[in-house]
This record gives sequence, structure tokens and C-alpha cells, in this order.
Amino acid sequence: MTTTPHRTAHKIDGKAYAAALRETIATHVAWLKEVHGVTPGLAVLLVGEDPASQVYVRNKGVQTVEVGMNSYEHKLPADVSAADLYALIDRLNADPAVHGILCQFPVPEHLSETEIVARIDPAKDVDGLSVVNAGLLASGQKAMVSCTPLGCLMLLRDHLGSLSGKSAVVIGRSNLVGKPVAQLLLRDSCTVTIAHSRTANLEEVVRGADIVVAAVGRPQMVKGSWLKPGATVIDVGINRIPAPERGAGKNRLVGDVDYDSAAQVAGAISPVPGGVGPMTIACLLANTVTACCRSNGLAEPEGLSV
Ligand SMILES: Nc1nc(=O)c2c([nH]1)NC[C@@H]1CN(c3ccc(C(=O)N[C@@H](CCC(=O)O)C(=O)O)cc3)C=[N+]21
Repeated sequence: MTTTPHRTAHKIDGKAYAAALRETIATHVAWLKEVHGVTPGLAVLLVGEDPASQVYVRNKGVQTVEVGMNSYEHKLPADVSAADLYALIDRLNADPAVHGILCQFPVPEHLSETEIVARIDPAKDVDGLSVVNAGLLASGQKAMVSCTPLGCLMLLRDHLGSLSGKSAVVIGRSNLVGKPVAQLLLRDSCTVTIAHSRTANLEEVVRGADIVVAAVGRPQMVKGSWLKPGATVIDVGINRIPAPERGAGKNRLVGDVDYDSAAQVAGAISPVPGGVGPMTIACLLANTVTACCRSNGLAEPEGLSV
């Protein structure tokens, strides 16, 4: 009798890690309330009625309250003027009960994401998107780090321990994910390559990597045949593709990695859903606690930042 050689990668359970992180956060929030009389507060701005954004914002609000923090949701009409939006941000910047401010993207065409981010006090920029925070991170100083990159780093460190000396390829160069992930990997002494849609010989570049972070926004683009055997793969993609097998007009969520083929080659891989997505929201809460401690001159809890 012969057995077919078969191996399957370890599944990196972001959902479970995020749940544990929220427990830690809840403990710190309780301590902040009891010992210091402060409750961390997160303001989330939603412009317009994009259905996916509405779901994310609702999840953020529920989880914020679950860990004991205050949630302030501001829903604005799709045609809100920049002036009105900035006036709200100015009020939140000045409000001592608000420690974190996030404007859900994308916003309607007539508004500028860059200008919105620039309006938010860098100390309250829990998305880590401001030039101040990007610059602090790039120069190795204490920053607010974008939630998705923070979540990726926590999962990688949890799985691999030290990242020192490993070769890492980040596919994607966005300000929200690709660039800050690359900075964090570099800070942990990885040898980092940032690849993107114009990279020549992308497959070959990926095949050299011990760590692959896929954040390109192309459904199931990275195939198992591209990977170095045993590589650790973090899939940041959130793509909705048609799923007629679930019924007419139904969708399903897939990452930027072709999970089934990748799992035959990788040593470990984060799934979509249940990987980086839940970590993103947990890290938003973590950043809000961190921002609250910094603004009150309190020691920062360990385990909430990297
Ligand atoms: N200013 C801003 N900051 C953001 O961080 C931001 C944003 N705008 N706009 C949209 C993207 C997307 N994003 C996600 C958060 C959680 C999940 C998440 O929890 N996903 C679940 C599944 C959710 C589902 O089933 O739809 C999972 O992967 O398991 C996904 C995506 C944050 N974003």
C-alpha cells in the first residue's frame, strides 16, 4: 500500500489571537478606569452609506464597547462638505474624552483622504496614517502604527519568535499596509523587499522569501508554486468574489493568496477570513489604549504595541 505524500501548512489563527488580545485590552481598560479614572474613547467617522464600510464600522463600535471603552460613532451624509467634516475633526481633536479618531475609507470623491488624515491630531491618529506617524515609524521612533501592519507583525512574531535575518517580501506598496509592514519587518531585522504590480519576475522574488506578506488587492494571485517550501505567509487581502455555488448573486471572501495551493507548500499561512482582518480591529482598540496612556502620561501597557 502506498500513501500519497501530503503536507498542509499550519493555519495562523488570527481570530483566536485577536480574541486573546481583546481580553488583554479589556484588562488594561479596567485598570485605567479603576486606578486612573480614565476611559479610553474611540471616535469613528463614516461618510456616506457604503454597505461594507457600514458593517466594519458597526463591528468596530461593538468591539470597542465590549472591551469597556467608549465608542463615538459619527455618521455623515455622502455630500458632507469638507468644511463641516474638518469642523467635526477639530472638535474631536480638542475633546479630552476622545483618544483615537478614525475616518473610515474610502470617502466620496469630493473629499481628500490625505487632507482628512492631515487634519487629525497625530496623537489621536490610531490609523497611523499621518505623515508625522509615518515619519516617526520610518525613523525608528515611537509612532502610532497602522492597525493592519501591527496585526501582521504580532502574528509573525507569535508564530516565528525572532524575525531577525529572515528574508521578507511584501507585495503591495500602499501607505496603509505595504509601506508600514515593510518598516516594521526592517525594524525586526528582516531583509525586506517591497514588490508590487510592476515588479519583474514577481514569482521568483516571492520564491526567495521566508516571509511573504500579500497586500496587493488581487484575489488569489499568489499561488503555492510561487512559494519557498516552509515559508510563512500572511494574507492581508480582503476580496469579495462571486460564489454562485452558494446561490445566485452570492459572494464569498478570499485573500490575495490562493489558499489551497499555498497551504500545500507553505509552513504556515493566515486564512481569509479569520486571519489578519480580526487582528486589524483588535489593534485599533490596542492603539486607542496606547494613545490614551500616552496622552495621560501613563506607562504604556506591554503587548499592545510592537
Ligand atoms: N481608515 C480606515 N482604516 C482601516 O483600517 C480600514 C478602512 N479605513 N477601510 C476599510 C479597510 C478594511 N478593514 C478591515 C477590517 C476588518 C476586517 C475583518 O474583520 N474581516 C473579517 C471578515 C469580515 C467579513 O466577513 O466581511 C475577517 O477577515 O475574518 C476586514 C477589513 C479596515 N480598513
